[in-house]
Amino acid sequence: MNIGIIGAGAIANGMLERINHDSHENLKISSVFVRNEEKYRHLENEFGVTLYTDLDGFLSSGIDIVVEAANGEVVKEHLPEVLKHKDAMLISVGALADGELVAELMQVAKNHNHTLHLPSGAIGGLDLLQNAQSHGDLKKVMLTTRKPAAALSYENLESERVVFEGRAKDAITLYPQNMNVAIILGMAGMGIEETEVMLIADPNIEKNIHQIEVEGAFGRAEFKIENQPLPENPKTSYLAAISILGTLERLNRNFRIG
Ligand SMILES: NC(=O)C1=CN([C@@H]2O[C@H](COP(=O)(O)OP(=O)(O)OC[C@H]3O[C@@H](n4cnc5c(N)ncnc54)[C@H](OP(=O)(O)O)[C@@H]3O)[C@@H](O)[C@H]2O)C=CC1
Ligand SMILES: O=C([O-])CC(=O)C(=O)O
Repeated sequence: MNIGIIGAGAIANGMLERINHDSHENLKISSVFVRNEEKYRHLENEFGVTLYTDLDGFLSSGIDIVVEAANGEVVKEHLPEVLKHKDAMLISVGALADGELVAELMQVAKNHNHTLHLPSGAIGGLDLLQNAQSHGDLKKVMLTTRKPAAALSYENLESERVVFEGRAKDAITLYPQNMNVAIILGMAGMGIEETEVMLIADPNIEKNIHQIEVEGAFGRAEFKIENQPLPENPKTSYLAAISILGTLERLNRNFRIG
């Protein structure tokens, strides 16, 4: 499968390493859409990709699917056009806190018979959440995220501090680069208005830790994910990058788990 990526930062680099550098048997990244060609020119030699700054050229470059790994603004600006031409996968799911954008993307995908894939990013357990909500009887979903203080721009904290407590919908507005997980959790479960979030800046940790508590008619569940950050961008967890890889690998299987 030929992949086109939008963005060339920490997640895109993680994918280029694991797919192109390590010569994945079924996947190849052939095209990368950037806004600054000179900054990323080195990727052409390093990973054998072609850079594009015009969306039309990128979309007609022989790719089978587009992976967004840039930011929420890019999702708003480019995904409606992308979905007219290709299936797509996006990791900046925080953009989907905007209900009008979701409605637009769903309509375009339906009209053009394309699929929008949303990997689980830096968390897990979304199969359980969707199953528990299939009959509409989830009662509570709570996310507690703990990140290194510096990753949340609290450089001089001496002890941990709760920097946000409230709804997923508001968490992503205040922390667009750190709370994508809250939005995918909301979408999989009770919705972004009902999903509770606490964000803690902790000067004594190096990992990005997400704890999820779920209660419903099924019983209760708890997950804790202790994520290694990506060196290029410590706000972002390694799992977020490989959640795209895992989702891509599962696309062409004839059986589905979960
Ligand atoms: N769903 C989840 O669980 C998670 C989601 N994320 C989200 O994933 C996204 C990518 O993260 P990460 O790789 O760490 O981010 P980085 O900041 O490392 O990289 C972002 C890249 O996007 C590029 N970019 C920005 N604007 C545009 C544009 N208009 N056109 C083309 N490229 C553009 C940047 O280019 P330039 O150098 O020109 O600025 C840069 O190459 C972020 O939105 C992040 O919040 C992150 C972690 C977990
Ligand atoms: O990578 C992570 O651990 C989570 C993150 O930044 C996000 O959800 O935006």
